[in-house]
Amino acid sequence: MNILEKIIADKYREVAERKSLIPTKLLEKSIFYDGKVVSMKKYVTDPEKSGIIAEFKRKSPSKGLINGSASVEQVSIGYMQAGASALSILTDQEYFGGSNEDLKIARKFNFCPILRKDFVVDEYQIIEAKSIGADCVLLIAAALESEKLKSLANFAKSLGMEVLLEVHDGEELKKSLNDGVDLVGVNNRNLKTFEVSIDTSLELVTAIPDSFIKISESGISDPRALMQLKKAGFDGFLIGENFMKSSRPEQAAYNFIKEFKRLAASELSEA
Ligand SMILES: O=C(O)c1ccccc1NCC(=O)[C@H](O)[C@H](O)COP(=O)(O)O
Repeated sequence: MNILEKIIADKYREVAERKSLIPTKLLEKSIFYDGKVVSMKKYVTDPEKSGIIAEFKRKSPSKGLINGSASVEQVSIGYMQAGASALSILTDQEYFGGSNEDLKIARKFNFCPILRKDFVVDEYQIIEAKSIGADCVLLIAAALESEKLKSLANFAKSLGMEVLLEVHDGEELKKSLNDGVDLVGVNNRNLKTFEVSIDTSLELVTAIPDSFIKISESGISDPRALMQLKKAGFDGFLIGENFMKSSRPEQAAYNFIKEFKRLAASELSEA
């Protein structure tokens, strides 16, 4: 069993348990449930913004502990002040050290799109995502049959939420694209082997139809790589570890975005 298969098997168990503890009727009573959804599509493509979706991630299966002391309130506010377009908050506890509480805190302190970063296998998790204040959910092609992925995407749409489809290769892209998807993320990390290369994004970008917002995910640690991805056609960039490994993730995001803006301005003046 590879790590993704293990996470998914555990997730089915976790969701069954949560369902028995907290019925959807209760989730629907949350103060966040009827809140207005903030569009990830709109914020990521706003030319005034960086396109960066900054992630709050305490640990990961590939890296172990990344940051055990960061405050979600301080980091999420700092990310947005640094010029991020949106937030990604990991809510998986077991493998990433996140929680629904983390997302609720980020929601309380920020008006921006928030991606619930988790392993969605059931409609229940989409209702739950809405009840904690998320605007967008992730659907991973490698973890879901295409019919199921389509039905989950349509369910998210029916709640007014946006959907980020994550793929790692052309085959996953072909089998999983559907009308319920808003944004397509190419994960530079192979979730089965943990190998990371931005070439994955560069090779796949032209296969994504232009009607979808294009996001490059994982392993982005250099503003020059971001420039390269932007030139290749990506609108958004999901960055976690490179910020979170710092003792001041928000400061790391600030420095990164400042350098990215400097590079972009100098390219413009040379053109
Ligand atoms: O990050 C992992 O080790 C991982 C392992 C198994 C499934 C998913 C995993 N990561 C989730 C992500 O996709 C990343 O958190 C996200 O794209 C940001 O990546 P990075 O900038 O490299 O932290």
